[in-house]
Amino acid sequence: MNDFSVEAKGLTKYFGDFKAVDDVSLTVPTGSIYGVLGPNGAGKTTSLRMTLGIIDPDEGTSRVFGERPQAVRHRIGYLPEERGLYPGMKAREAIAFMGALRGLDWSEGRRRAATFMTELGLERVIDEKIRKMSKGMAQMIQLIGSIVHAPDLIVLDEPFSGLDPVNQERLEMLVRRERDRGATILFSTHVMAHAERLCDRLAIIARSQRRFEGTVDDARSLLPMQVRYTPRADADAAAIAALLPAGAEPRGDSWFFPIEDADVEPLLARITGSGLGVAGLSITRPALHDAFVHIVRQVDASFDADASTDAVEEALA
Ligand SMILES: Nc1ncnc2c1ncn2[C@@H]1O[C@H](COP(=O)(O)OP(=O)(O)OP(=O)(O)O)[C@@H](O)[C@H]1O
Repeated sequence: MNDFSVEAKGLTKYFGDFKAVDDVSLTVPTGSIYGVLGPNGAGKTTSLRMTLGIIDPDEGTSRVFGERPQAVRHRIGYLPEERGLYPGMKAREAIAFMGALRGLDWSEGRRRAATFMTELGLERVIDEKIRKMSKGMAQMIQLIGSIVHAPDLIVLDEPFSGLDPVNQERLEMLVRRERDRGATILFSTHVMAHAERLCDRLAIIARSQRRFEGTVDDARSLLPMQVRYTPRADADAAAIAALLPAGAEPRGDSWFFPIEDADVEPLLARITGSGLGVAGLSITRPALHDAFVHIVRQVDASFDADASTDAVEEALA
């Protein structure tokens, strides 16, 4: 068995003169949930489409299960960014139809559709026509349709967008369930909370390039932990400031500052020995959201710096 279901290397795509994707590689371990994160327009959809062989890269290659993606289409389930089902079809038929397009027997598709929908608590709309459904509900039906043939690789482009919190939770459950069945899941999102809960690994794409690859914890470790320390109410402010690192900010009755991992224990010892007391203390890793914003801002800043250098050079020319 191949350890990696997806091995896309050096994917590059131009639209006219614009390099929408620049040397992006995605290596997705078999049986994992893998997130492709990035701001709007970063190049996520284009990268996924090249990975699946839907559009050709200008440079780079993609292998799915060690083969050209077109050769293993029947083993892939794909929810594209553009949504759409036949409005006249009932939910159960729409799901069976999508399964049939991937070679699943129609009656088996109808049976699985009912099972999926019942398990997800959607049984009341099994025989409802798509045109009568809300957009979010139709999206859930399309999602089920894209995995009803039990694919080995599931690729979902922004699957959470447009879903209410209940359906978002259903989708998270579905993704975990499919992974537990043995499928590999690759999805794009800019909603960090889902990625944080679901992903075994993730890539962050910003301004056309991959800027990070690793686990959620790897990403969170890019930033120092954050301390919130509340001394005893009668503690002397000057003594507190002398105890804490420069840059510690007082807000209300607490002090806030970042701390490197190696400095945590010395800080605890200093606080204990200070006699300033502890009315509250928390030391927490920043969330994935913070790491994402940090990475994207750094990339944006380097672009802005380049742009201003260009402007100066142009002005001097
Ligand atoms: N067919 C196309 N022709 C021209 N430009 C395109 C085309 N498809 C995408 N682009 C541009 O390429 C860039 C990357 O688009 P892409 O859809 O891959 O980004 P994304 O990260 O998926 O964004 P979003 O989160 O907004 O869906 C964008 O600037 C987009 O406008």
